[in-house]
Amino acid sequence: MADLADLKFCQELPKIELHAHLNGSLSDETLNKLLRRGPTNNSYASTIIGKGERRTMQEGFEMFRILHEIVVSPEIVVEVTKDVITDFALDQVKYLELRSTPRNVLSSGMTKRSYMEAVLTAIQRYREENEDRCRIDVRYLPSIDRSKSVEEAHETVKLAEEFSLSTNGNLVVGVDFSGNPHANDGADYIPPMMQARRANLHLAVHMAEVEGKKEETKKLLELLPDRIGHGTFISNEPGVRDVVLKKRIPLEVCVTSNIKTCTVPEDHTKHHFTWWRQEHQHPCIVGTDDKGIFATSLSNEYSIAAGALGLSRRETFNWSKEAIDHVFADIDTKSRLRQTWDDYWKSNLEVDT
Ligand SMILES: CNc1ncnc2c1ncn2[C@@H]1O[C@H](COP(=O)(O)O)[C@@H](O)[C@H]1O
Ligand SMILES: [Zn+2]
Repeated sequence: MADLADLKFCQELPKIELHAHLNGSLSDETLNKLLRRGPTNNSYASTIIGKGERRTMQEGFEMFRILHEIVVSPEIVVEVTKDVITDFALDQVKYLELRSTPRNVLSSGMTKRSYMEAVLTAIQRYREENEDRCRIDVRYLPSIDRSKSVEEAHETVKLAEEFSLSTNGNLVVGVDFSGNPHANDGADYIPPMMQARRANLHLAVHMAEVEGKKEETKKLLELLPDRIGHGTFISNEPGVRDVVLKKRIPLEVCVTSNIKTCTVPEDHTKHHFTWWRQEHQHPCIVGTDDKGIFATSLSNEYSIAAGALGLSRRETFNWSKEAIDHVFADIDTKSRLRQTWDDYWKSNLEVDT
């Protein structure tokens, strides 16, 4: 049918990206540029999972370790952040929430604070340099890495709070909870996340990304996060899924990421989001997770997700617009975004329908 949302349509569609980890999002070009400057690290070739390839979750996390050996100074953080924002803007992303774990790197003297400053500098610089073209609104969600200590999580939240205040709540709008889902007990990180809540920061929480985390998921849900990352194994657990359904907590859906880390079947129509959306009209937001590592783009993820549901162009447009309801930015930003979608509709789609 001519009306189906194919890849070309999804590439032109205005989109919202709410689930992107900075270091997992580096393009091939950005990585090559960085590697040409220093001694070649051969293991870099293993930081991309190509089409049709899959890895275990542990192998996937080894790739982040390699990337973290390349992104080691505030200058590099500024550069890669600007590159990643540019990539998303060129893919017609109009609003981006970028998440990233602030890190201390002894060799360069980078601290969690200077890391976060670097991300914010990049966002501001991108904005200044691209005032009239490629309009994209960017926000930063500092990440808590569950493979690190709870004490580090507290430090990250404290800094998030401080930067949220110093940027008038306009740039740091929430906190992300992520990291290797097999590491530690996620429930131990509830106190720092509660602290973030008290500081008026939103919460996006990875949970149930791997099987066998029912108890942990139950506890994390008591936080009533604003959005759930993946939630892959929630639909199989009645006690847990009912909370999510009842509270209508949106799920961030990253199909290629899940397939390539072997947590869902390769058949897109069997991905858990089809159950949430088709059976329960539950809010699901399409995201990339790590577009560099998983060799994908937000357009590609939309065409996969729309294809799995057999959505028309109009339905896909409505789905991408729906994501505006779940951004962590203020109502003025939401209104502006809705206007962008309405303008796009008038000039590109109205005549088709
Ligand atoms: C595949 N699914 C996933 N599940 C959980 N956490 C993930 C992830 N993908 C990425 N991260 C988290 O993001 C970090 C890389 O970006 P930043 O250095 O923070 O910018 C990883 O080290 C991990 O903590
Ligand atoms: Zn993620």
